[in-house]
Amino acid sequence: MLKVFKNFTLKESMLALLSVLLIIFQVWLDLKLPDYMSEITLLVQTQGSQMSDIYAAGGMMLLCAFGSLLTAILVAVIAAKISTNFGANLREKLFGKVLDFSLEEISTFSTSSLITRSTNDITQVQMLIIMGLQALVKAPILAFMAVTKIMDKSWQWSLATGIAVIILLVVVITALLLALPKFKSLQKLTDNLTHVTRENLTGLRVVRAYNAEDYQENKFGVVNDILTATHLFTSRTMAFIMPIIQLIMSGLSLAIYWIGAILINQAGVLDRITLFSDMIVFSSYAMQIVMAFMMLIMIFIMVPRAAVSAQRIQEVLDTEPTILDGSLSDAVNAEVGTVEFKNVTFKYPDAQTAVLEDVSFIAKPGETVAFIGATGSGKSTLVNLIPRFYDVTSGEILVNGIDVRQYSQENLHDYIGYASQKASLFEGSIKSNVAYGHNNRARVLDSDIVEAIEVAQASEFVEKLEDTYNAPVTAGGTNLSGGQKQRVSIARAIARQAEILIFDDTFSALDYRTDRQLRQALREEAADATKLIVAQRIGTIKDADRIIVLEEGRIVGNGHHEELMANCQVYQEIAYSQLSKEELA
Ligand SMILES: Nc1ncnc2c1ncn2[C@@H]1O[C@H](COP(=O)(O)OP(=O)(O)OP(=O)(O)O)[C@@H](O)[C@H]1O
Repeated sequence: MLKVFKNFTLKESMLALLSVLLIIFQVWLDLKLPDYMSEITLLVQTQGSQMSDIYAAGGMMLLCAFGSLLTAILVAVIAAKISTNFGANLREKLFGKVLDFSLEEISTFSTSSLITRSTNDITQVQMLIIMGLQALVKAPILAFMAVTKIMDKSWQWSLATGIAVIILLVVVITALLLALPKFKSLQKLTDNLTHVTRENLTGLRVVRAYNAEDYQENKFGVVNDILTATHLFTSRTMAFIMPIIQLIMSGLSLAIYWIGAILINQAGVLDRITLFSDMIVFSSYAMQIVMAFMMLIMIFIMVPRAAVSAQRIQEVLDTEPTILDGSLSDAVNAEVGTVEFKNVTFKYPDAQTAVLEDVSFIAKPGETVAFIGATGSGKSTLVNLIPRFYDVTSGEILVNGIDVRQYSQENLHDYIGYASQKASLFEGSIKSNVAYGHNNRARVLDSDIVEAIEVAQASEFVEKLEDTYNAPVTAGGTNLSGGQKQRVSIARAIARQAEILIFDDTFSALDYRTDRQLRQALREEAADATKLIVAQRIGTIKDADRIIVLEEGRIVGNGHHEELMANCQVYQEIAYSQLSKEELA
């Protein structure tokens, strides 16, 4: 857990030190109170005492109490500042780290867990800092200073206090041992809750359409019940502790007064006043000691959960991305835009078998290379290896004649315009989505945006929107239709003016006419780019310079439409299943 606190900045560490000093001062002030109380008790019982002396001692008591209050407020403010800043920094670090992760790390942690780790887990650590700075530091100082104050008083009182503390410890340790495993499991259970909630919200339409509300509710109910039961168990255990602590405190007061009464009875007349004032002072100190232990207990309740949270945060921070940057930037060893696969075999990290096997081909600048094959044959996987969403298991992929692993990722991505199978849009406007990101070589101008939208056959619908190019887009593009989203995502790839354009099954969401027009526009406007197109429809790729047919991760056909119709059985089957012989002729 302590490792996560290494993320404290120097300023936060200095503030923490300041709050420790303030706490020592506050404890000193708190422990001065019983001294003045004892003085007043003595003054009251001593004949001939001056009223002004009592006022003076009372005034000092007030000052101490006021000083303690001010210091406590100051410490609370500092603790809040430290914990808030620390939380903000940690969230930023975590966010930055997750951005560097490849898809492998993200699936190892799971998206839901990464969300909980960046939110709830950080809150747990923040709470520990707030409470810890106030109570964790204060309690031992308070206990130590109070114990030194009462050491030279009667051993009977000390014994009573010692026994009370021992009973307190036994009760608390037993309760903690019972509740600890539950406290530790709370974060994992919160992960599960986020996971089910997220799944439900993202799939809401399907849930509704299939009348699966009850099923989802049950699924949610199960994880929610487990979390509730765990919370209840820990809260009940703690609820049981509090009255016991109260009982111990009251019992200790009673014991101190009882012992005091016996001692006073046995003492001579002169000693009685001293004993009486000692008793008052001792009971105050004893209460402070018990209070200190109570504070520690509160912290001990929070520590296990926060420790698990800190460990979960640190786990993310310690994870090194598997996809690392190469040292080359802007290096070129062949015609810019050339993409070459050399005996590429790829296996997903958690899978047993390879999804792509011994794949080799070359795509030259200006060429359109299409990939077709049955569902699950590995088309998306293949194109996703080019921007290094994953690294090949064996073989190599060359971009501009250089292994993609040698480039810095930023530099590699500068060459690529990518439209994913499932269009991902971001909150903003049509314009901000098309001009999204940057590649160091082309600044996307307004005219480029308009042109890219036109090539993507999106002008018609965009110009009909109230704010046209500035029309708002909600997170995930939920205010656009599937086809509209896909066209905006195609426009985004085109606006990048990259040398390599990758369309991962992006044309399937378009109607046949738009599909044809788009391909025509792309041929004209992006004539020099290498176009890699994953497609389901023969119509989409019929005109491609080269079509690569995949079956179970292997290339079973490589050529243009006519060649494949003549010699590739898999291609023929796909073609005949989609088009009539006349259309194919
Ligand atoms: N993240 C992943 N982890 C493990 N296996 C995966 C992952 N993504 C895809 N696969 C597997 O890899 C194989 C190829 O998937 P891929 O998405 O590349 O196929 P595809 O040809 O694009 O299919 P489709 O036409 O349906 O999009 C499938 O068997 C799939 O189950």
